[in-house]
Amino acid sequence: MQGRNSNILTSSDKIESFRAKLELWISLATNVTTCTLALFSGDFERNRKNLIAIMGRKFVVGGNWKMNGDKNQINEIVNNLKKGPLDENVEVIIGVPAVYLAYVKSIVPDSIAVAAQNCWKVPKGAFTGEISPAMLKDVGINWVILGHSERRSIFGEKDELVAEKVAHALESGLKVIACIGETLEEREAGKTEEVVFRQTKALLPAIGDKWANVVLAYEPVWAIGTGKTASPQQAQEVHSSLRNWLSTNASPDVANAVRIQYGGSVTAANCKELAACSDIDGFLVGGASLKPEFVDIINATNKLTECDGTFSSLFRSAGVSVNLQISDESDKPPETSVDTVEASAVVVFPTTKPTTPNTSANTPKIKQAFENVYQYSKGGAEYDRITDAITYFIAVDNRPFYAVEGKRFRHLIKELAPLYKVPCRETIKAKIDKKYDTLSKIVADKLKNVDYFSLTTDIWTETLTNTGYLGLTVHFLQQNELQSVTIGVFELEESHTGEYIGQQLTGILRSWNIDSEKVMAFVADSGANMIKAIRETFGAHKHIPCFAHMINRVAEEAIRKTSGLSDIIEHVRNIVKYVKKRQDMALELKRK
Ligand SMILES: O=C[C@H](O)COP(=O)(O)O
Repeated sequence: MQGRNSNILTSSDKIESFRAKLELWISLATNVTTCTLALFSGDFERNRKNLIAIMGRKFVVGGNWKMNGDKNQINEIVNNLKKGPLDENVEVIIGVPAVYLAYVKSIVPDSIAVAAQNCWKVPKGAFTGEISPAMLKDVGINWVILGHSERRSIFGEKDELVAEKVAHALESGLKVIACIGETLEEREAGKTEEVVFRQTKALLPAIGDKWANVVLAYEPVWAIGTGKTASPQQAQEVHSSLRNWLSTNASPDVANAVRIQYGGSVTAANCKELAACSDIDGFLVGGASLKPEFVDIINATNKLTECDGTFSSLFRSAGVSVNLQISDESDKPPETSVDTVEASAVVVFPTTKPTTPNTSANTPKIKQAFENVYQYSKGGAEYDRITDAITYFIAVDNRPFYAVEGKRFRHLIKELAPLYKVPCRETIKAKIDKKYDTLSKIVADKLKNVDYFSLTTDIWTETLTNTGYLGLTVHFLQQNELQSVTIGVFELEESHTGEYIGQQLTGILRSWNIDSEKVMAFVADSGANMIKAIRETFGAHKHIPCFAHMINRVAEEAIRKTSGLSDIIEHVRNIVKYVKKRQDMALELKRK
């Protein structure tokens, strides 16, 4: 426990996150329609993406036409999209030059959303050349792309202006694709995360609780229009650390639910590999969105199908049993079920037999099947994603580490992800420690800029082992909002004297670089040791007696001073105990 917080979220964090989660799920549920049906259709990769969609992240592909196109070209692009066919599990949004918005809206099918590429930060007024969210809504446009790197670099839009635009667009009922991304210079200087986090941080107050209406687009500037795509690893790395950052700075639910697109030279040739990354939830496509290949990019998550010899049932990680079918036999559904395979073996297809024939059009290539295995092996994107989710479950739900070694837990995971091997408790423990280190650095960074704190502390004894613990929570204002962070839950190794408690409290504050001078008030119980600790270490006037504790004391004192009352209470207790033990009496009482 020393130096590790079992749960850094406070109860107000949890209430807020629950509320946000409800809103997100309600809105996301409306995005998820047919993918439930497709879940068991037999295509592993597609199932995975569909599962993510059901869990709340529907794949979303945007086309940003930029300042391109005339009516002829627009008609061609739209006809091509109409022809498709487009994967109906993917949300499609096309970003159109302002002057053509109404025209495009009038010719595209309703299943394709239309976005503006910019809008101003107020509803109307003397802003020559600008358009407002209200105007966009008026002509039936529900989306806008904001903060694109071309707006930032060519038109000098800074983080603050982008945030103001995002805030006003969301307030006006528009949905926003908010773009972020680093320049080549910034990447080479090792500042990718710093830049991406800074740009996203500026958006947090602007977005507030409207995350359900926001898609983030990570677009490394060096990859835009240059033909240099970020490799799937490079993109996944940024997406995943952005999600971690959001987990701490927005909320874990926002981090899990928000869709993060990748943008930068996406083409039909590279989209599938990018789409296979677990934290890439779609694309924002520039040049290629003007071409017929845009259809293939939209379908990136379900075109794993062309086949020259179909991979049928199973192979094992040690390469023991590989069963290949030639495509002319491929209309037979796979025979194998999880039951036929040993615990360590891997199964490529779900146990449910596909309801449609297993034709060459819906079975993955051999290469793809091997890629699936790599994805689920240590170091693979799927391995990392599932291990992170297990770590999150153990840490936040306060589950014991040995839970990951439980038979039924392993069975559950095997049913959900047959290719994944659950790590041992030591691995999960090490991951939680690592997570703690990362999170505590972020929290320490946040605390550095706070001028005044109030603190709450308490000591309690865990009765099973008779061990005493000291908890310390800091409270502070940030942008006029009250924030609370539990910065320590420490085991007390000596007798709880005022001096010892004082040393522990200053020690914890020191480890977080919090200057005692910044502590304005200290809420704690009125035990003599606690009062001594606070008064002597922080100053006599800083101790504020805990109100709940005071009420408790008042009640205790009143009972003590009222003659005969404690005897009556003791009698009542005994009667209750007696009745509880006698089942017939307890039942009789319940009946009355
Ligand atoms: O908004 C789209 C991006 O700027 C990507 O453009 P690109 O696909 O032409 O590189």
